[in-house]
Order: sequence, then C-alpha cells, then structure tokens
Amino acid sequence: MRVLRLFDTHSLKFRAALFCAAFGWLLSAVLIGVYYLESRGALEAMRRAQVAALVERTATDFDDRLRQRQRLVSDGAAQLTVGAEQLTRDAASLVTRFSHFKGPFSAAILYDRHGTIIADYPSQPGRVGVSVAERDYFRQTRDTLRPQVSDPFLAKTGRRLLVVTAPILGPDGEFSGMLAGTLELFSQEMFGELAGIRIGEHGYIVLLSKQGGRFIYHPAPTLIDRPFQLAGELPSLARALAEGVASVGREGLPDGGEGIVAYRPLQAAGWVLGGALPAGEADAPLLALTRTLLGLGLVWLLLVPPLAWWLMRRLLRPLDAIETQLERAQAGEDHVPLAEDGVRELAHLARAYNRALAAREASEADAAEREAFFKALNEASPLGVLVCSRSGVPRYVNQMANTLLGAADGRWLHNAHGDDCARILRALADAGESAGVTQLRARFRTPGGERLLEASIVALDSACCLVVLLDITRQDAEFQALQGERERQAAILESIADAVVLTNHRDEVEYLNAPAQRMLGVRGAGALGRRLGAVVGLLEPGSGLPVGARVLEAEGRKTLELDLEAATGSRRAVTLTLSSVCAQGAMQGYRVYVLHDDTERRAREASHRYQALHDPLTGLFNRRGLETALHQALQADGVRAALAVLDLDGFKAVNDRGGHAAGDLMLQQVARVLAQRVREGDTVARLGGDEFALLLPGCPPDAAQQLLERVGVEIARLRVAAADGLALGLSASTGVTSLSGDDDAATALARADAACYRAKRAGRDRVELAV
Ligand SMILES: Nc1nc2c(ncn2[C@@H]2O[C@H](COP(=O)(O)OP(=O)(O)OP(=O)(O)O)[C@@H](O)[C@H]2O)c(=O)[nH]1
Repeated sequence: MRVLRLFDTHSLKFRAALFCAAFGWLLSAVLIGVYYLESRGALEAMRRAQVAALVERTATDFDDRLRQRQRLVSDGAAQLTVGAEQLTRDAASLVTRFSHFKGPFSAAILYDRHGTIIADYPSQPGRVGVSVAERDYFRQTRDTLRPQVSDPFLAKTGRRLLVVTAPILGPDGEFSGMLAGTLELFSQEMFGELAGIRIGEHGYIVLLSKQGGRFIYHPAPTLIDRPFQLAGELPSLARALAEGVASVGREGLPDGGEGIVAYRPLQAAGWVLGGALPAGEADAPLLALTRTLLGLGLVWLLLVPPLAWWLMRRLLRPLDAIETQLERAQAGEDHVPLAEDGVRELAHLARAYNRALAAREASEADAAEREAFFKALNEASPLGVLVCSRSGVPRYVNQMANTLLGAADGRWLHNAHGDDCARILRALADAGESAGVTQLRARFRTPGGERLLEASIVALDSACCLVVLLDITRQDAEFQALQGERERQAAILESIADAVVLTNHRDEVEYLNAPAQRMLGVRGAGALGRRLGAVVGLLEPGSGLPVGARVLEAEGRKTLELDLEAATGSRRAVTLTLSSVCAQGAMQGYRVYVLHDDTERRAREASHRYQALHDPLTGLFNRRGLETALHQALQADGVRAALAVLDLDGFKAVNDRGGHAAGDLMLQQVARVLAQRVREGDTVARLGGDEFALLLPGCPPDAAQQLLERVGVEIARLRVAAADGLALGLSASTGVTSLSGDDDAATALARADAACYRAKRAGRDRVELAV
C-alpha cells in the first residue's frame, strides 16, 4: 500500500520527484554525451599526433642517413674528374680510393659509361662485368647527372640491397661513368631498426616504394616486395605520394583493415614512410571510456529517483503540516496558525492560510453578531418572518408571523385557503429557479378573523426558503373602496360630453375620457404617459401660437377660448377650463383640462358679426362697416386718407326697365368694378340703394379723383339686359374728400356726400372734389 502511494501520479511529491529525476537524467545524459564527444575528439587527436610524430621522427632519421651517404658518394665522384677511357683503364686502382666507403656502405662500385661494373671494393667475385644499363638508377644518374638512390632490389646473394649513385664527369663535364655505394637495406645502419619500432602495441611502420605499389618494408615479411593495389579510399597515402607532403588520417590500411595512419615522404629517396595504428587499438581507450560512462550513467539512473524522492519529501514536508492543520480545522478542532517557515512558497502558503483563517474567524464572529442582531430585529419586526423547508415545514417563525398566521404549532399553512395553500407550496418548490423574489397574496382563516397576507418568498439555499408576511387586509379593503370610487368617477367622466384630460406634474397624460380621445384624435393607451403638448396643440385663436398650461396659470386664466389641433391635424374651436388639483403628495402638480367644443357657436357668432358689417347683395361692407373702418382711420396718428361717395346715375331706369333683378345684377357688377380697382387695405362699402363709398388710406385727393374717374369710365361700360332685350347702362357721380384730424365719421361722409351732390348737379358722370 505504501509502495502504491509512492506511485500516486496525482501526488505533488511524485510529480516533483519525477520531474527532478527526469531533469537529472536528461542533464546527466547531455553531460555524458558532451564529455564522450569531447573525449573521443581529444583521444583521436592524441592518437593521430602520436602516430604522426613517430612517423616524422623516423622519416627524418632515415632521410639524414640517406643524405649522409648521398653526400659521401657525390664527394667521391666529384674527386674523379676523369674521362671514360681513363676510368675504364684505371678503375681497379681508382676504386681503392673509396676504401672509406666500408662502414657506411658494404661496397664501393665503379661503372663505365655504359653501365657495366668495372671495379668494386672490396672485390666480390662475379660482380665485375655485370651490366646495370637497364636499371632505373643508372639511367637516371646518366640522364640527370645527379646523385640517385635506387629502389631496393634482391641481390644474387639473396640480400636486399640499395645503391646510392653519383655521376663521374670528365674534364669537359661529359658523363664518364658512375660511382655507387651499395648497402644492405636492413643493415643496422639503415632500415634494420624498422622491425623494432612499434606504435602502441600493434601499430607498426611501413616503407612504400615511390609509386606506392609495393612495400619496401612491412613487419610481415611475406608482404615485402609484393605489389598491392592502391585502394581509392586511402586519401592520406595518395596525398603523400602525389603531393609529397605528410598527412595523417583515419582510413584503410594499405595491408587491409582500418586505423589511424600517417605518411611522410622521404626526401632523399622519394619513398614514403608510413605508420599505422589499427582501429582496434586506437579506439580501445574510447571503448573503455564508453563502458565507464555507461556504468556511471546506469548507477546515476538508478540513484536519481530515490534521491529526487528524498529531496522532494524534505522540501515538501511543511505541506504535510499544512494538510494536517487543514484536516484538524475541518474536523472542527481549534484553529492553530501554521508555522510560516520552510521553503518560501510554502511559507507564503502558510501565511495566506493564516490570513484566510483570521479572516474566517473574524467573519464568523461578525456573522454570529449579525445573526443575533437579525434575530432580535425579526422578533421586534412588524413583518412576519418565517424560514421553512421547500415543503413548507417551518424552521424559524418570529412572533409576528405566529400572530398573523394564527397557528403557533408550526402548521402555518393549515389556515390558508385551499387554492392559496397550493400556490404557496408551488412557490416554495420553485423558489430559486429564478433568482428573484416571488410575491403572492394568500387568505388565512385566523382566530382574529379572515386575513389577507402578502407573502414574499426567496430561496436561501437548495433546501430552505425565507417567507416574509405582510398583513394587507386593511389596505386591500381600502383599495377595494378606492377602486369603487374610481369606477364611479370614471363613469361620471365618461358620461359627460366635454373632453376631460388629467395630466401629472410632468404634464404627462394620466387619464382622458372617451370624448377627449375623440377630440384629440387618439386612443386612450396611445396618449397615456405622453406629454400633453406632444399629443395635442392648444393654440391662440387668430395668431395660432401655442399656449402652455403654465402660461395660462401664470396669467391667472382658468377659462379661455382656444383652437385645438388634434393629432390627426384637424382643428376645432374649444373652450378650455383648466384647474390644478389642490392636493399634496402623489397628486401634487396634477391638472384637469376640460375642453368644450365651441366650433358651432363660434361659427354662428362670426356669421352674425359678418352680417352686421356687410351688404348681403354685393358682399361689400355696409354703412356700419364703413363707419367702423372710418372710425379706425380717423383714430390713427397722422391720418391721411381719401373718402369717396359714389352715386349711380339712372339706376332707377335700369330698375324700371330691366326689373329689380337687372338692378341687383347691375349693383353687383358695379361692386365688382370697385373691389377690383382698390388696393388691399382700402374699404369699399355699399351705403344703401345705388350709393357706394370708398375709404382709401394713404391716398391723396388728386390720386383718388383720378382713380374714381377711371372707375366712372368702367361703370359707364357696364350693361345689363332689359326685358325688351335692350342693353341697359348707367354712369356714376362721385364726390371725393380728404380726411382731416378734426373729422369724425359723419362730417367726413357729409362732406363727400355734398361733393357727390355737386357732381350730380353739375351734370352727372363726373368726380367732384370737396372744397
Ligand atoms: N334693384 C334694386 N333697386 C333698388 C335697391 N335699393 C334701392 N333701389 C332703387 O333704386 C332707386 C334709386 O332711386 P334714385 O336715386 O332716384 O335713382 P336715379 O335714377 O339714379 O336717380 P339719381 O340718383 O337722381 O340719378 C329707387 O327706385 C329704388 O327703389 C336695391 O337693392 N335693388
């Protein structure tokens, strides 16, 4: 079980330890990898340097030895400045000069110019007379006249020999022959040491011929002089041969296998000295290192998890303390603050827990205090407060709730009316689904009588509801009474013919009766809540300017005549009676508008006014109309006007011959002529019979006279038909006067009338100015 707990993948310790272990593994893998690669590089470099150094050292040594011998032979040849014949003749004695060759060489040999051995020292039977004309070293010596070192060759004695040559020149510098020193290739003085040189344990030195096609020396004697194919993947050897430079690398060995090789050409002979360290030996330290690293890695692999686990346990130990504390706190034991030590994050956690603990204790104390306060409040509350389950089982009932419900035994729903009880139970069950408060009214039969209670229900949690009960029995009775009163008032208002509109303190329509709806051209619901000014226009008659209720109140006018423009755009004349509701509280600022439709009355009055001032036959003003206009003109400051009285001539004859209808027609035609000739603002009146008058404000007498003369001409052209078919005409006599400031209507008219009379007497059909 304990082991299983170790591998709890949800545990923080397990995860942290796993993370640490994984990190440790990864880090160590990276370090080991880097170390391995570094070491491999260093070992390789070291191995290459080792092989290259040994090859270089050996090659330098052999180069020195060969050069030393080349110098010896060259110096000897240089001392023999003899012609070919002399050389052949004195060869036996000349060769003895080179007795000092013994040591560095095994023998000194003289050749004639054709490559035939002519003398040797020490003498060896069978050597003199042998021809080397076809050998490379002879041809090259002869052709280049420079010292040469031959490739090793197998002598008849079975020994492997080497020849170092130099040309013998005659007095004229011609080729006379050749001096050579022979030496055994594997003598101690030359390459005999090669067999003893080792690179590491299995590494060895080889010597390759110039073309690299065969081994001059190889530790395996069977390979010596055996030609081999230079494989393409030996770049270091190829480079050493082709470019004559030293090179080192890891590649195939000339004798097969693979390893680290180094090649260095011998300058004196043009051969190539090579060193080879087989890969097996070269890589042995690397293999050992790899094994060591793998071993260490394995140990680290096994060691890291327990280490990480141990470390995490140590680091997270304060977490166990926190867990224990929290369990104790949950079990209701005393709250003990956590120690705020350990790693910083856990110390922060402990500090945060301690703060939360302190805050919780403070809020618990606060809650307890508040609970006591609310309990006291509930007991003293005029509201019934009840906490019950969703099925209505009470858990807390205050004093007032018991009183209101009339049941102290907890069966508070027992007294509720059947329907109401079911509604309350449904509301309790549904409470909380919509976050708000559910309000309903329920009737209860209590010992004190029937009660109507308003219950506000709100869910406290998934199991409990709070019910607040308010006794509204009396308010309901009052409301019912008020409702009845309202209905009565509404019936009265609906039965009267006038429009009644009630507006509130913001001038918004609160009520309007059916006549008002008709008059305003709106339906009740459409106008309610809108400002009266937006629903209907109350306009001053004549000017058409809007009139507001506040203006009317400010002017102290309660009843006045207005024009009403309805929402439909139609206008009508109304009499408005405005009264403010004299009440404090909710109705303050309310106004009642009573609108009486005055259209007919005002039309009738207008007709009367018109008839009183106008002549019905011609539509012109009558005498009273003229007198009114005359009176107004005389009252104006700086009066300046002309007044004309015009009387028709011979009208009686028109009447008599044409009949009364023809007379009326003539009168109407004359009226039209007069009305057409005057300006706007002038007044034309028929004073009676065939007598007319014109009041021309602002018109000087001369201009009036001229105007009326033109009018006279037009009147003279008028014709009406008589009964006998004849056309009847007439003329007009006119008297004109100017109004003066001293005039009144009568004197002015009399003066104009007198002028008219004078025109008549003067022969009619003319205009006379008053004097
Ligand atoms: N058709 C018609 N005749 C009317 C009306 N009022 C008055 N009369 C007649 O008009 C006539 C006026 O008489 P006079 O003033 O003598 O007529 P007159 O022929 O023009 O005479 P002088 O003015 O002297 O030129 C009378 O015969 C009236 O009966 C009316 O409203 N219609």
